[in-house]
Amino acid sequence: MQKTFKNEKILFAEPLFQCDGLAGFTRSELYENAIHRTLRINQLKKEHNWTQEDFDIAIRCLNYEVGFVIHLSMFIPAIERLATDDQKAKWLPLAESYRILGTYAQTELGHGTNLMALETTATFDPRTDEFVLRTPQLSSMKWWPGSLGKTATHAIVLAQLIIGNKNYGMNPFMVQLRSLEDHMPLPGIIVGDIGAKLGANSNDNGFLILNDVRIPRENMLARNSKVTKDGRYIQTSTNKANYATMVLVRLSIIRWAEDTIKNGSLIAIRYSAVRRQSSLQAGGPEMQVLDYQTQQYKIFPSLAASYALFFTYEAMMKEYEIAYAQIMRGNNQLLGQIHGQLSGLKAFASDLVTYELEMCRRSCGGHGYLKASVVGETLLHTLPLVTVEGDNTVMYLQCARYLLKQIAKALAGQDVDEPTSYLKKDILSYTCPVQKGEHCTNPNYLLKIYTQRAHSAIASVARQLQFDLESGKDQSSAFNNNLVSLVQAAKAHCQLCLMKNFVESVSALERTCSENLASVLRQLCLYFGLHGIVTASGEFLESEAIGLQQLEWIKAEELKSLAAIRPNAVALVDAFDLHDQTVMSALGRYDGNAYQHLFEAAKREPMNQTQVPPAYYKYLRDLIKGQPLAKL
Ligand SMILES: CCCCCCCCCCCCCCCCCCC/C=C/C(=O)SCCNC(=O)CCNC(=O)[C@H](O)C(C)(C)COP(=O)(O)OP(=O)(O)OC[C@H]1O[C@@H](n2cnc3c(N)ncnc32)[C@H](O)[C@@H]1OP(=O)(O)O
Ligand SMILES: Cc1cc2nc3c(=O)[nH]c(=O)nc-3n(C[C@H](O)[C@H](O)[C@H](O)COP(=O)(O)OP(=O)(O)OC[C@H]3O[C@@H](n4cnc5c(N)ncnc54)[C@H](O)[C@@H]3O)c2cc1C
Repeated sequence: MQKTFKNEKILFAEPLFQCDGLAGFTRSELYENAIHRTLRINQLKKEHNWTQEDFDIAIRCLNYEVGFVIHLSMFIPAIERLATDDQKAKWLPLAESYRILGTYAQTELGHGTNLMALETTATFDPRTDEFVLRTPQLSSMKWWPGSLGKTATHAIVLAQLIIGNKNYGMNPFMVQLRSLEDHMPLPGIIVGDIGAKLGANSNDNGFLILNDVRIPRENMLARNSKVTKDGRYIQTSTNKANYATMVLVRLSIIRWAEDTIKNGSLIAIRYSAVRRQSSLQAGGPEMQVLDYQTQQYKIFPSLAASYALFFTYEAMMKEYEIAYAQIMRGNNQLLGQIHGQLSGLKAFASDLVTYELEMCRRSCGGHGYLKASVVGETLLHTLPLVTVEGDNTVMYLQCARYLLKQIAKALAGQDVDEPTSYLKKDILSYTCPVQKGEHCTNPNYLLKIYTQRAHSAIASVARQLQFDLESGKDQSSAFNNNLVSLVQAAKAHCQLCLMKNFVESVSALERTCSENLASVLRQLCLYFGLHGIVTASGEFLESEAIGLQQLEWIKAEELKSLAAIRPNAVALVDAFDLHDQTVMSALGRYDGNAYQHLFEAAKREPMNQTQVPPAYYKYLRDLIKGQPLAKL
């Protein structure tokens, strides 16, 4: 599942990467530890001639608990995508050698989603051939960018370009924030950390106020548009190309989601295999909780999601690379498709894993509430994914907007993109594919059900929008009246994509892997499909892709699938090939000694380093001895 990291032994031989001790770290300690780790991984990369992929896998092995995440995942990719060749030649070597440390400063205190309303301005001054950057009011200050608080020496600042009295929209500008001599903020720059978060506290997300900061004209990243010395704005590509960095990170978030749900399902399944509690026969031996049907019902969805997201990431990475190669050659034909697909899938993947991670945590009982179980920490660390790189609702709506355009093309007899080719079918020509119970044991039949449900959801909201418009509603009212259905249609399309990628990937693997493995993967794929229908049965019934009889068969088959997966559940998470130090959980260790590791973790608890707590001498001693307490 995860390309086995041949360098694991090297990485985890160093105490710096042994994660047991992170509990109890202060924010400053977490921050320093994260920086130390990334720079040490960089040294290991040089010492052992690791590839960039090895470097990325090392960071994933550490669950992204490293420094410079935005520098690596946004600042550098943004230069690659938004800068001219000359600008790349200047800035990339500095960024790649960490001579400058960057962030991607787009979101403001007052706006994150609505990029058109960003308030930061970059006003061209032809007298000095400079841009003057300004955050005009409190709500304009940049707020959230990672590494902005204490680390970044430079930021790619997204600002409204003003020439004369005209606003040319959001454009990217390279702005130096701190001195490269003493790291002090430069004149006009007010910068700092925005404070503690629910998780990911090693990251110094920051704020930035720009008070008439002047930068040379050449600091506008000018691949897609530029300003001439005499103040003319020349657009060389669609201004949406300036959004390209976000598309890449949305793809990376799908992989981040895959990595975290693998951790969660591994912990839950391994712990459920060793935890014995109660029994179904009076006086009988206590059962492995993994044998309870309800426990399987709680945690096998995370197992199936791990594989579904793995296959979807692989498929989307190929789709992205094709689109990106064309875009970098100036051909934006696939820009809309890749944006629509990745907006929706980033949202669906992050929604899916945050839900299933909580189910994994709950399945561990009381111990799931301990930091040492790590499932809760993983959830806290994953929660931002439903917001970063675009709030999920907004991302679903972008996907829905793409789907509406595609179905309009289909209905007009025009070509549509491959991911939406199913929309070419006549919506009235669908017949329920599952005519007998045994059809529910074939993922290909289920795929037809998902296809019909997605097509029905998109066609239905398109019709409703058309009806509202023809009834006299203006565009924005018609849209706002149908946002819930638009999100539902986008989710239906995304769930179809996951199922399609799962079915096609298993089908491709069958041609090369053993029948035993093929059978296990087919079973998991089948379960993923069955469970998805059961959990959204209302929508599937509404689409007429299934009736009550089919739903009855599907529910029965889903429960049978649980029992079929049970014998291979532990092997399926072992197949993730995750090092104990990656999983970090006392409940999910490969040796299965959960209780011993829990106790070891408790003994490392800082409070246990002394037998008698300081509070005893301040408060408890007099209390226990019945002596009057001094005034508190
Ligand atoms: C990457 C690997 C590196 C490896 C290095 C080592 C490893 C390092 C660490 C591991 C990597 C981890 C990776 C994950 C890191 C995650 C960190 C995240 C930190 C967070 C960062 C951020 O949050 S950055 C800020 C993100 N902000 C947003 O996403 C804002 C959301 N809002 C918008 O995008 C837009 O406002 C909008 C899309 C909602 C609206 O756009 P607009 O206002 O322009 O109006 P329209 O809706 O009318 O759109 C017009 C038109 O444009 C098209 N369009 C919109 N967006 C895009 C796009 N992104 N791309 C292409 N086209 C786009 C839209 O479809 C419309 O087209 P029409 O043809 O007109 O219909
Ligand atoms: C951990 C973390 C790291 C981040 N790192 C960075 C970074 O490095 N660089 C950066 O620039 N930004 C960063 N961000 C900011 C992030 O990109 C924004 O928070 C995100 O884009 C959401 O925007 P918002 O916060 O303005 O939410 P809002 O858009 O204000 O969302 C509030 C509510 O309004 C709803 N809503 C908003 N618009 C619409 C609409 N059109 N239709 C329907 N509903 C709508 C949303 O669904 C949501 O429920 C980070 C955020 C977090 C949490």
